[in-house]
Amino acid sequence: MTESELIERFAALPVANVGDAMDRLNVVDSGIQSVWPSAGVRMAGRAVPVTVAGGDNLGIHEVIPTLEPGDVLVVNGQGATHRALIGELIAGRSMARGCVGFVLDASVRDAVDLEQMRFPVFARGTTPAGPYRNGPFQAEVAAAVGTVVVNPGDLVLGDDDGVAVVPWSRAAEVLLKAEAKHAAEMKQRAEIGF
Ligand SMILES: O=C([O-])CC(=O)C(=O)O
Ligand SMILES: [Mg+2]
Repeated sequence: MTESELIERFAALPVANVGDAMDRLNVVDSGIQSVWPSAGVRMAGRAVPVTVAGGDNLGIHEVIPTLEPGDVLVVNGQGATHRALIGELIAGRSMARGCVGFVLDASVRDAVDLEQMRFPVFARGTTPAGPYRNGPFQAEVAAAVGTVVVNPGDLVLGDDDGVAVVPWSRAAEVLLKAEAKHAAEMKQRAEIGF
């Protein structure tokens, strides 16, 4: 199985079933949700973690030029929601590099633009208050979001329920378990009659 086949198969599954396949662990805190108010978000890609000071996005600006197609930017913003770390401009720059979404333990802004761009962003909140850009930050090492440790290259999945993280070394095993769980649930649905 190629990496893109594996990611495509994960993207076809509810994130709930992927969480189930990891003993219901490695699911990000429910306070981090899609910032689009309407349904239909789906994100699957490889993590680029960065840890920043609360309310400060210098690290994000430094990491964006290194993003590659299929990457998901994962930001430990210390859970601080008083300032937005990204908005439509940073999202647009990242999209242009092939980045497929953001997960932030922090706030964001320009939510309607993000929805119109159909760019998946999962965050703890929204605020019009912009960020500072002083640092410090830490990149190229693991970062924690919503109590889950995310290593560079881990698989990050998001849908309307929220976000789960699959350690890359376990991806093939978790995929098979999650597909089996999904198939079992589809069978149960048919038995129930919907
Ligand atoms: O001003 C910023 O740094 C964040 C922002 O709104 C954007 O990226 O659009
Ligand atoms: Mg903006």
